[in-house]
Amino acid sequence: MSTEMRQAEFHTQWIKSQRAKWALEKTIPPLPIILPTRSQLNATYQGLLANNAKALGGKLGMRTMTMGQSPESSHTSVSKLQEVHLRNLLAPHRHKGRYLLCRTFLPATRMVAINLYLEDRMGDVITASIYNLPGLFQISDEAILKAYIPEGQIFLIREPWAKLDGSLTTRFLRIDSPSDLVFLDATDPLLQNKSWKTPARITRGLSTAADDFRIIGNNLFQKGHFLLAARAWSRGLRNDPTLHSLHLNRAQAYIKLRWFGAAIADASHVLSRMDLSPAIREKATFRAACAEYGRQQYDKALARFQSLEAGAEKESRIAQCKERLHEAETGKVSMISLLEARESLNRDIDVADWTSAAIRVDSASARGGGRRIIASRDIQCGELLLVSKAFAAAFDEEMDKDETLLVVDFQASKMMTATKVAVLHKITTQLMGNASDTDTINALYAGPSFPPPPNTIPSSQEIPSAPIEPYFQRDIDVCRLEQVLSHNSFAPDTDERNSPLIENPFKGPTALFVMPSLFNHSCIPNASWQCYGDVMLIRSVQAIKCGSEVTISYCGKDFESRQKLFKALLGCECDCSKCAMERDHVSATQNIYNLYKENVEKKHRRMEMGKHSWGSRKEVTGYLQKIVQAHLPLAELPSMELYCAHLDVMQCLEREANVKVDIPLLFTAIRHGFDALQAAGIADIDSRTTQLASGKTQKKVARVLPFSKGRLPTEVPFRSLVVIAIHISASFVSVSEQLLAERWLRGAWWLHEMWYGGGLSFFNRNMQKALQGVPLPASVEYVWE
Ligand SMILES: C[S@@+](CC[C@H](N)C(=O)[O-])C[C@H]1O[C@@H](n2cnc3c(N)ncnc32)[C@H](O)[C@@H]1O
Repeated sequence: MSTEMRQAEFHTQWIKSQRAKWALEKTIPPLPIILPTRSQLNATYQGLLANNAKALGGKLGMRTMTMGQSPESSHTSVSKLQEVHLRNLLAPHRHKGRYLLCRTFLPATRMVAINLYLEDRMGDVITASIYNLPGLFQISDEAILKAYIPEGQIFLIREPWAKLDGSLTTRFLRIDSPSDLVFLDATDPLLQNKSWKTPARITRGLSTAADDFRIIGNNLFQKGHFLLAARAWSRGLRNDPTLHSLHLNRAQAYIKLRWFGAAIADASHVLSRMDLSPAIREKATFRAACAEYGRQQYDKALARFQSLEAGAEKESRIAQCKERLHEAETGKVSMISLLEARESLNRDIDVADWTSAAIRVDSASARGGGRRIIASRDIQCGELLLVSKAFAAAFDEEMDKDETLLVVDFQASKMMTATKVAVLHKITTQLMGNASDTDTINALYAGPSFPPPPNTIPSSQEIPSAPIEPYFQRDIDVCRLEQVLSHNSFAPDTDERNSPLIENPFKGPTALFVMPSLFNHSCIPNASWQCYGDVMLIRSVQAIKCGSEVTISYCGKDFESRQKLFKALLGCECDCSKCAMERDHVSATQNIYNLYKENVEKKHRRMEMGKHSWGSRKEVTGYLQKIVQAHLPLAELPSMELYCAHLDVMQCLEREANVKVDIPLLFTAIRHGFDALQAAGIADIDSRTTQLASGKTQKKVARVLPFSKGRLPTEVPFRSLVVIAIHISASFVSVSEQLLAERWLRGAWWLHEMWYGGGLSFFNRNMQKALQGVPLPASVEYVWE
């Protein structure tokens, strides 16, 4: 059992006990709150600091985070709320219609949530845990935490939720939604005539000069703390609204935060002034152009870049805009550029969104949110249907290396990938600066406990009518966001989702896309998706008739991961024909899957011992026989398990044949390649292994694919299908069957072109590893019939 598995086991038990405590808390009647004393909180604070420093050697170590406990958010505006003091709170209870005024009297600390130590106007104290505060995800720098939440910072907490902790002894406030925590300045009108029992003991020592804030902001920006930098510059602007440079600096921070509309508002505000120096005008135009580019308004960005004074950057930016405009118009993306970006570990891919005119959103009477994607004309196999950049995405390498973040899904009682929390955090940050995006995200399906979403998706990244400060303009509903993520997020793995061999189910990227979220699921879909960084491409895998639904697969191909998906996501049985057939043959399906799983474990063990995963000839053929036998009742269905078993035999025999120069054995290997392709669902395979024609006819026959151009199998790892065709071609080269070698090379090309696109150059680049040292027929034209 791996460390992660052991942790998972531990956490399953832990979740159970936590669930029991949450359930118990719900049965406790709300009673007047027992508040801690200042010295108790001081001791808690000191203890936490010491604990952090000692147990973790200065590093953050392991943290556990939960999702799916129905987090709470306030939906009532402050003007409609009335003040409540700590001493009047009940616990456990959410105080609807109330707000609490408080301020910090100790520095904030972080466990998973940010812990605040608060005193209210009566001088009473309590701790509060706040989740999803933008800019503070996995923050370990105390100075930054202090800059974000200085001692003495005044807050208004909307509809405070007093809870009991896990031991049911300590009372604290829990704030799930960051828009429920309102940052107030001492000058805020709400604080007029409001006295505090204890004097404000901390003076922040900050100058009020706008220029000082400029310098503070610059430092924070340089360290990558864009939100804090924007806050510093905002404070400077409050002191001197005429400082254009602060607006432009803030626009740059907003661009980094992907708050493009807000950045344009700042730049436009500057550009609207009559008294601008040419340098400031130039800078403002540049900022506005970059922000237009960020929100994919490439024509507007182009016009702005073109209006700049000549310069090297001007030309390169113009060229970029033109490239994006071409992509946005035609959907023609450079597959090689996408692959190179992926290989360079660039996750933030620069490519224009594009939706083919061949698809459109349609309403559906069933299936969750009630929308679906349909073909608006006949679609051919291998057509690119969609290019879509993620609304938000998080990858493992972005996570803090010094901290193991274990995330448990409270609802499903299982571990989940930590990047899911990171994405939730990114979404809240994005919504903070792009209030209009809330409508976009709210239009995604959020499960049966929320009203059905509208039929259309409102566009995002609107430009505010005036510059905005970096605080929430609209409420965040974290509960809804969690549900949206649960029902719509993808794991943007490099190739298509294929999880049976994934070793660590708690790692892996998470992304939320908008348009791809409208595709419904099928276990035998007619379209497939692939990701390059944070960009998803969707292609058809078969001809689709006008008016038919276009579906993708949400999950891995194996039985178990599909069953998990249905339970967790669809909430019902999948209605595809594959599932129907499997339901009719439950024991055969389970039997095959058990054999497969056992074999995967054996493969892992062999690999750990530095051997070939497939094992000896006896082992592979023995396993194949068992799978063939088990698969008989399901013979009509494509089978990943049967495919993999044939592939293993092929690899094993091919290797042996090449070492021994054993031609008959090589032919047997080739036949297993044919069988593998057939098991995957490729039809009408020409399984001859000797020359078919000679002379003039040869050239013509060699152009004909060695199988029929039907549906591309989505039930197996597709890349390996292409590799099989390449290996069959190479085997025919080694036995001098030129014509067959050409046909199978074309077979590999066709499969690759339909699935990945990008032509021959992309085939060579994308399959580079598989092609290394493999003898393929030369001078073959990249055409097929
Ligand atoms: C990503 S959304 C798909 C689009 C959704 N229909 C909408 O209108 O937003 C996923 C949800 O659609 C529904 N769904 C998708 N495919 C389904 C299927 N094959 N069977 C049943 N429900 C499905 C489930 O409710 C699932 O949680």
